[in-house]
Formats: sequence, structure tokens, C-alpha cells
Amino acid sequence: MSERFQVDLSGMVDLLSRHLYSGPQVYLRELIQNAVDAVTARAALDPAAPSTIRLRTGSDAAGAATLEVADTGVGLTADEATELLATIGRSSKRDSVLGAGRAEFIGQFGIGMLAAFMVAEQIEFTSRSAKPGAVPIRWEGRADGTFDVTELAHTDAEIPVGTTVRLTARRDAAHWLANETVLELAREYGSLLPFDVAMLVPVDGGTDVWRRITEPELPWRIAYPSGSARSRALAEYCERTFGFTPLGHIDLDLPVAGVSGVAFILPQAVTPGSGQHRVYMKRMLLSSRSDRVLPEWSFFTRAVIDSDTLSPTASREQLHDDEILLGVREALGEQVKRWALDTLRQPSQLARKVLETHHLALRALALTDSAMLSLVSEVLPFETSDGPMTLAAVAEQGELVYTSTTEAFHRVAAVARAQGLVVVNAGYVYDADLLAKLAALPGWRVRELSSADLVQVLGMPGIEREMAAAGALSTARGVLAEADCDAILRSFEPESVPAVLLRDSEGEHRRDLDRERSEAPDLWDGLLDSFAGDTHVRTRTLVLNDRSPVARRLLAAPGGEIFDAGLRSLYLSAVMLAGEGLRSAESAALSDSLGVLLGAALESPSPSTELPNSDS
Ligand SMILES: Nc1ncnc2c1ncn2[C@@H]1O[C@H](COP(=O)(O)OP(=O)(O)OP(=O)(O)O)[C@@H](O)[C@H]1O
Repeated sequence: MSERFQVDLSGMVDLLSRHLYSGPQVYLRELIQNAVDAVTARAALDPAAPSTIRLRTGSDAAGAATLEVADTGVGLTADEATELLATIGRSSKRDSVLGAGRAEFIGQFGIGMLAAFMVAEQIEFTSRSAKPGAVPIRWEGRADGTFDVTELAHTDAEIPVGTTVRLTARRDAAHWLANETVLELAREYGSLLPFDVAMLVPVDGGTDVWRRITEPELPWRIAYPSGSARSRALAEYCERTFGFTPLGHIDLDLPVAGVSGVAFILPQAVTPGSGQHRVYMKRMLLSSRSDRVLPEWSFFTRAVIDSDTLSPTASREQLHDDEILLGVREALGEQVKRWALDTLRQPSQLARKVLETHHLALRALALTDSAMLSLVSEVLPFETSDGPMTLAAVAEQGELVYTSTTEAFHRVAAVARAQGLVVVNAGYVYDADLLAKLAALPGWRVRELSSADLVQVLGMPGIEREMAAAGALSTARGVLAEADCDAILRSFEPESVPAVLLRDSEGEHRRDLDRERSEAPDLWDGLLDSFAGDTHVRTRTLVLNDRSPVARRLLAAPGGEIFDAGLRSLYLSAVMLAGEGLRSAESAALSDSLGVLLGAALESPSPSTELPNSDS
């Protein structure tokens, strides 16, 4: 003879609460959802039937907390109660006979009732089925896995069609049935349900009043006299729901997939990857922190989405990651992009605020889409050596040259500016990738700055100056070799910058020198050799500025301790100017060099600092 599996109820409840649900609070969602499904099933049989759900907390004779959820739904006969309520995994909503119109139901797994045992010692159903002539019944189930069903001899008026589920709290879970907790949870899960759901709550003066939990219509579907009235109402809804006043909103609508909603634009910048959207399934909250319904780059919004078609996981707290979800995510992402393309190109206060606040998100978005990339190039200001400019404006002037690190940008910005060369700082997150993508678009000439670019724009000093400084430069190269740094002389604006440091990791400078040497007349050979004699390719080059009085004075000074200290000071301030920061040995070297310079200056005070002779 074949036997049936035995199920240990407390083991099942433990399994659900620890491994399936995020916590005991979901018990209320399951109860409300069963009531909603029952009301939906009755409406399918009789569209004129009442459809209300009422919640009421209290306590029993022994003082244990209780909660009643009463619905005017389809109800249960004694046989159905025995079969459906006491069989784990059995659901009327998958049944071809009982589940007429089943696509309308939220429940489907037949395990939701078990969630009530996470907080209840006992669950009691008092129900009258909508079937003609049905006798009211009471089903009592206990946490130890036992249950009773009794038929009641009550009149229709005493027990109308529908079901009242009454939970008696477990001693350690009474707080889950407290009035304010139930009210908060009911609002969280059920506020968008298309039914009249109300709860009895105490008000000042000791009386109880029925408070409606549900909003009359999906907030984004309500008709308003004007667009601005609608925007205001949606902003208020956002404040109630998310606790922030949005910069604006984006309507989301995918009728083919039964998906609609609204994405609110956050008033502050947020870090990428923090998608926390509210997802409703047939208008019952599924998740308040979903990152699946919109693409990752839409982290500058918080969306509220309702769906008829997406599938929940069994915990009903996540979306099933299937093809439909993938399609919905992509299509909703397209709607966000379309909004950005339409709104941000036109100058408006909203466009300005969104660009200012969410430029990072827009950069992330531009990486995924070439239309967005060209939008970003037209509207987002980037840091350039000529102040903030859009990439399109930079490109208008010719080739777009950029540095891929902020350090490199700082190293060259002042000098580039003075030579009229516009350099874009692409050192911030996403920017170098953006420029690389832009380079692949037709009509764009984009290139990373090489030190050859700068060496080219820095003017050569006159031949006499080269000759005069050759010895000092050679000494300087000897001193800087300790820092793996080369030294050259150029003449450039601004004269207030005595020296700049170029990073030359790929040896561009070396190639540059080779090229110059091959093109130079004989007269230059010796000079250039004095730079290039050492075959070791230095990683950096200190470019001394022949227009700077400081650099000129140094090059005119005799070699020795003071020359070395002056050169090291120039080198280390160029390192700092490049935004590299000093290592501890370098700080010590700077301090030593300044000590030498100060010492020399104090030992031989210049005539101008001498006090005037009192006799004269
Ligand atoms: N308020 C109610 N009115 C009428 N029938 C109910 C009610 N609550 C539960 N039932 C019946 O009990 C069955 C089991 O409910 P349960 O919540 O365990 O599963 P479900 O709602 O079918 O699926 P899910 O696990 O997805 O919630 C339901 O299918 C339904 O037939």
C-alpha cells in the first residue's frame, strides 16, 4: 500500500522563515493577498458583489494579541477548507475548476498560509462560500500541525459570504500583531491595491475609526487638470513613498507587457549601483529595493513599477530573472533614455539641475548608447585647460586632445593653456572610456595627449641661449638622474612657471629628441647630444622654462651645492604642481634644499636688505 508523505509543520515554518522570506513581516502580505484573491474570484462570478477587506487588531480572553482580516471574497466550503488550507502546496488558484480567471490572482504556490505560523499560535478561518446554499464553516489550524473543521449553524446575516481569518499571536511574536505595526505593514504592502482596504485604528479620545489603506488609483494614472498639477501630485506621492522631493519624473509605460509606473529623479547624486526601485505585482508590493526593473545606469532614479506579467519568486520578494524581465528592463531603459534625449538638450531649469546633479550617471549612460554619447558631448561641461567646456565645443577647434588621468592634466594644464592648446581632463570616472568611445564615432578626431604634443608647442630657446645653458643643463641632468628624470630647456608662457614635469613613460620625449636631431643642422648636433648622450630612457622630463627669471638665474649659477639645491627645489615643486604629492624622502630632500638655499642667503645678505647708513 502506498503511503503519503508526512510533513512536520514547525520544521516547514522554520524553513520558510529562515530561508525563504526576509522576515516574519511577510505574514501580513500573504493574508492581505489571499483576501484580495478571494475578492477577485468572487467579482469574476458576480461583478456586483461587495469587495472590501477590513483589518482589526485586538486580544483574546487570555490576553494574547489577535488580528482579524475579513474579506467579502469567494469564501470556502468545509471540503475546500479541509483540502486547501491544510495541504501545503495546494492552491485553488492553479486549479482549473476553482481558479477561473486565475491570471488575475496574486497567489499561486499554496504556501502563503504557512507564513502566518511565523507569528501565530493558532489560525482560525470563519467562512461562508459564495456557492448557493453554502453552510458557514470554521477551520482552526494550530502550530503543532493539527486542525479541525466545523460547520456552523449561523444565518446569512450573522456570517455573510466571505472569510474572516483570525490570528492569535505566539507569545514571542505579539509585537507583529500590534496595531501600529499592522497599519504600517498594510500600508507598505497594500497601498496601491485596487480594493477598499481599511483598518480600525485608535484615535485621540479613545475611539476607533476605520482608516483607508489604499489609494483610489495608481498615482501615475490619476487624471489632473494640468501637467503641472500632475507633477505636483506625483512629487507629493514621491515624498510620501521615498521621503525625497524629486527633481522631476519620467513616465514609464509598456502596455504590451502590462507594466506601468514612474521614475523619480533623485535630488542628490548617488553612487552607482544603488538601484532601489519599488516593484508591485498586480498592485501588491513585491519589493521596495529591486535593482532588476531598470538598467544599472539608471541609478539616478527611484522608480515605482506595477506589473501584471512579471513573475515573482516563491518568496514573492524578488522578480524571477527571466526573458520577460530582461525585455521589460531594456524597454523601460529606452524610455528613460528617450526622456533624457528630449529633456536635456533643451535649456531649462530642470535640464540644468539634472545635468549638474547627475552628470556621473549620464556619463555611465552615455557609455551604453551612442545617441546618449552625442547628447553628453553636447551638453555636459568637462574640465579643460581652458575652463569648463563641452566636448563638442572643444572638437570644433580641431582635434580633441585629452589626458586620461587628473595628475597628467594638472601637470600640463597651465602650460597648455598658455600655448593655446585645449586639453580635456578625462581623469574622472567614465571619462577616458567615454572619449575612447567618442573616438570611434564618425566625424570625431580624438587622441590622448602625449608629451610630444607639449614638447612641440613649447618654443625652442634661441641658439645662444642653448649654447650658454648647455653646461648647466648637463649638470642638471646629472643631478636629476637620481630621480630618473631628464632635463631640457624650452621657452614658454607663463613665465611664472619655472619648470614643468612631463611624464614620459613610453619614451615619446626620447623619440622627439631623435627626430629633432635627425632634422637639425650640424650646429645643433652637439647640443642635442648633450641631452641624448645617455642611452637610458628616463621616465620623466623636467622642462625648464627659459622665460622664467628663476630658471634663468639657476642656469646662470655656477655648479655646486647651491645649484643642486636650487634645481632640486624646482624639480620638487614641479612634482607638487603635477599633483603627484611628495614621498617622505622627497619631502626631506626639499627641506634640505631649502635649508641650503636659506643658509646661503642668510650668510651673504643682499645689499638691498642692508639698513641705510645713518650718516648718509
Ligand atoms: N481569504 C481566503 N478566502 C478564500 N480562500 C482562501 C483564503 N485564504 C486562503 N484561501 C485558500 O487557501 C489556499 C491556500 O492559500 P495559500 O496562501 O497557502 O496559497 P496561495 O495563495 O494559493 O498561493 P501562495 O503560496 O502563492 O500565496 C488558497 O489557494 C485559497 O484557495
